Amino acid sequence: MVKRIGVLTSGGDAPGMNAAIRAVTRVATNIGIEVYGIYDGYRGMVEGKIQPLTRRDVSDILDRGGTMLGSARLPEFKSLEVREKAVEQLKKFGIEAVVVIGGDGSYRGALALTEMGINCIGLPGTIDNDISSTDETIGFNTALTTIVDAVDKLRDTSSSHHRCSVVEVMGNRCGDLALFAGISTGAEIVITSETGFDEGEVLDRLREFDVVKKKNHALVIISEKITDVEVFARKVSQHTGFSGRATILGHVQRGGSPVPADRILASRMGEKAVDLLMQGIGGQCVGTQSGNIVGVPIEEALNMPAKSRKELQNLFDRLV
Ligand SMILES: Nc1ncnc2c1ncn2[C@@H]1O[C@H](COP(=O)(O)OP(=O)(O)OP(=O)(O)O)[C@@H](O)[C@H]1O
Ligand SMILES: O=P(O)(O)OC[C@H]1O[C@](O)(CO)[C@@H](O)[C@@H]1O
Ligand SMILES: [Mg+2]
Repeated sequence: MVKRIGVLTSGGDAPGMNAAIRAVTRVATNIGIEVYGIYDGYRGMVEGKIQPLTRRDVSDILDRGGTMLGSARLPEFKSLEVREKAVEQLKKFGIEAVVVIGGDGSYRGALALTEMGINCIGLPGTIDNDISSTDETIGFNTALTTIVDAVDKLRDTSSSHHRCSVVEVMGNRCGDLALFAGISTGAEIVITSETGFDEGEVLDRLREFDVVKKKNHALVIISEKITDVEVFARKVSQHTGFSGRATILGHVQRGGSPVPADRILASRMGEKAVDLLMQGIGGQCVGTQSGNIVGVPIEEALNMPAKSRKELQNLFDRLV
């Protein structure tokens, strides 16, 4: 049986990563497995930034945002030569298996390492909710809460000034943060890569909200990487009765204390990762499906089509 495992966080940090590190460390050490923390993601693995983690080391982190292990993006990890250096380091430290907490990119690294003989289990730590093999990713609910809090405040000032707030949210290419926030805040318009963006049509709809529906304000929530929201807000001012203002929420969406749902999700997933490794399983990622914790082959997870959001999009449209 495996005697020593590593744990790392990789890609963009996400609230709840610390809760996952704690769960992996506590569940493993409680059954006599040694746990080593690998600092700064795959970069730290290659550089040997590795230290033992005791149960005391993970005290008082459950409620903290960010990741105590640090995170990084190391594009060079795609190269076999670089990964070979990482495997050498793991062997030097006697680490036989690793829990990788990160997004889809981190999963690819975990799969590549498993193929090189180091069993890895992926945990979905990303605010983007862009991993199809799980209903929710660790950090998504906290980021959503942060967005809703900010948009509720923007609504107050927008109503007072007959303004249209154009709010850009993260999500990489996934529209979940925008759509879920749109439903939660009663936004007028949500724009994601799934809905597409027809600027003329959005301006027409805003005019209708102003002239026909006599709305005091309008909220437009738009996913990042779709358009320049500053430019678009100026067009709102020029072509509609609303005065347009852009707000890019940016990295505040990644910070903050994880909401209880993320702490629970991370704890359940951390436990499952240790259980899978103890069974000698690697190359899988942990997810929730209809509320149940499951292990799914990483390759399968990465090839699953994106979740359809048609039903939620229709709901949003019917609520406006
Ligand atoms: N094809 C790959 N092979 C090996 N390693 C990879 C591969 N793709 C990504 N990685 C590693 O995973 C790291 C994190 O990937 P990426 O930057 O895509 O973030 P992520 O894990 O998807 O998280 P997030 O999207 O939430 O920021 C990369 O910097 C790289 O070190
Ligand atoms: O922090 P960085 O490297 O600017 O990355 C930003 C990206 O990371 C995420 O926050 C998480 O994947 C995305 O939503 C965003 O596109
Ligand atoms: Mg990603």
